Amino acid sequence: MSLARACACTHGLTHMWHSLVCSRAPPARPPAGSRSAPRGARGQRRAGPPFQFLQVQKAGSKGSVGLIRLQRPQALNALCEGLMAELRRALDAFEADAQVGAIVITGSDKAFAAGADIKEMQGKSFQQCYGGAFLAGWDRVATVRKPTIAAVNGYAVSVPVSLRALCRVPHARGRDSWRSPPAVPITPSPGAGGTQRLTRAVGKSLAMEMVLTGERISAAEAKAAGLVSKVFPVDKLLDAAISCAEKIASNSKLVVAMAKESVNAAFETTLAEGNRTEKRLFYATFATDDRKEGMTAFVEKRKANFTDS
Ligand SMILES: CC/C=C/CC(=O)SCCNC(=O)CCNC(=O)[C@H](O)C(C)(C)COP(=O)(O)OP(=O)(O)OC[C@H]1O[C@@H](n2cnc3c(N)ncnc32)[C@H](O)[C@@H]1OP(=O)(O)O
Repeated sequence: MSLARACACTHGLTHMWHSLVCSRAPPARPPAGSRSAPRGARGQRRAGPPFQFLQVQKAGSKGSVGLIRLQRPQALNALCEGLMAELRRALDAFEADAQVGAIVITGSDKAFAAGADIKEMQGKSFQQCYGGAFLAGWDRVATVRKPTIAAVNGYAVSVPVSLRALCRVPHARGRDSWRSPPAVPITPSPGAGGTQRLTRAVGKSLAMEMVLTGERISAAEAKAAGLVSKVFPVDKLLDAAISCAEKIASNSKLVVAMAKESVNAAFETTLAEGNRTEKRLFYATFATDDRKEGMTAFVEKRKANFTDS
């Protein structure tokens, strides 16, 4: 089966990215901490105990990119509670790290993620879902203030499609790995924002078809529908996502966060409310040193030196 690889990033992504397409089998990726770890990697970053389901490290020539790789190969990165808890912990750590200006989330060569963990959900009762606040905290990706890029390699089923929609700038690779929440075959209704975020991202017609049939779409279709911003050849995907993240990280982190918030307002509020949010944030940039530095640097025809203040 051909695989699609995509990457999503945010200058805004609930959201994250841009995309290219490839159709050949992906090369194996080196294990965490190996010498041939992703370009510019600066070693594992751990806040608390070691990660079981993730590789977490800094990447980019200046270590300004937080790189999170989902790593649960035996279940094609299905999103079990343990993985999601680790993802929140990794995101919290990068959010608090002043060196990190953008975050890339990627998967393995075969799968970005195969959706929520069906085996974990299979025996759950209503009481356990409601009483145990199942899915609480799953929207952490959407609430991260730093731009997030989803480098989607391999299968992206259900929740990961929503996850991508959360990471505004998707980059994709491959031919046919995007699949909507399989509402009909497996669950009565996608439950982690799949019907909402997907619909806002690609429109009602395609979202309805994807949700009701559970059929996959290709990376090229995902790009045409606006689900990803770029599609890359297999061997270029991660470097492209990291480069995009580095570029974002080289800007004022303060102003980038405001820009992301402003774009997200277009996704989550009315036009009038979004315009008000944009205006307030635009005015607020005039209180920052980085706004002054950026405009002064332009007038003086030199490179801006942002201080994130
Ligand atoms: C939280 C609220 C939202 C809910 C909506 C959802 O997200 S429901 C889950 C949606 N996901 C799916 O429907 C995908 C299910 N998986 C597949 O259809 C296939 O695995 C695949 C992605 C098409 C890949 O097929 P392939 O033949 O290549 O691999 P296998 O099927 O053999 O899978 C390998 C092992 O991975 C396990 N696995 C795959 N997906 C999940 C999953 N979502 N949850 C739990 N486990 C999963 C699979 O069971 C295999 O493990 P074994 O131990 O070998 O059985």
